[in-house]
Amino acid sequence: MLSPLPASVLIDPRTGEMTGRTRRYEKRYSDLGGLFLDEAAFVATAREQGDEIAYQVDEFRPSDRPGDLIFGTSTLYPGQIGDEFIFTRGHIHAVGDRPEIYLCQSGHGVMLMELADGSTRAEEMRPNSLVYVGPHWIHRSVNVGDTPLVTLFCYPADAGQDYDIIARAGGMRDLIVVDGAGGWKQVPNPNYRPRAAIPGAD
Ligand SMILES: O=P(O)(O)OC[C@H]1O[C@](O)(CO)[C@@H](O)[C@@H]1O
Ligand SMILES: [Fe+2]
Repeated sequence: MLSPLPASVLIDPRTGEMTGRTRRYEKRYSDLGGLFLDEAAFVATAREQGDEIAYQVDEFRPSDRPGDLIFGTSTLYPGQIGDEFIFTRGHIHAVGDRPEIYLCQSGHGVMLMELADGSTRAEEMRPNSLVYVGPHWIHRSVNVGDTPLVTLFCYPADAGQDYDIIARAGGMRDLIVVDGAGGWKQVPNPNYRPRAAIPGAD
């Protein structure tokens, strides 16, 4: 099998636009149902802004083969649903031991991470902060600022994504919410069900 050719792309750190990408996909507010604690606030937002893009991903995917790397940018627009800051769906890699790095290009965010046993870490992201998401960590980006949060990501090409691990636990263990003083805080999610208590949980 032929190896992918070397490649280079150009990234706009403010918008996340990656010239030379192999794919772009967009998630609209209407795609994010069931993810936020305040369902009434979500329904109201989706009614008004359902067609608006919540985040978009530009990626460069040379192949899906082990040993290769997928990289790209994610641009998460600012917003709140009730007290919660807007976030990406979040996932664990389908091949669970595959890690990922995120390098913040612009904006202000939090990388919220969680292990299947409920251990949690939240790492703040500012331009040039780099977050290493170790193997087996569920991860979700949260925009806690008022400008787009642009991150550059890179992960093994055979990693894949499992989105269901969050849904099965009623969400992530913690929420990132407004603190009432212009910042953010991390609070427990009242809907979270520890995975050990879920029949068949990993
Ligand atoms: O895949 P999600 O959880 O919707 O979030 C998108 C982000 O995660 C990635 O899938 C990378 O793991 C990127 O495409 C992007 O940073
Ligand atoms: Fe990932």
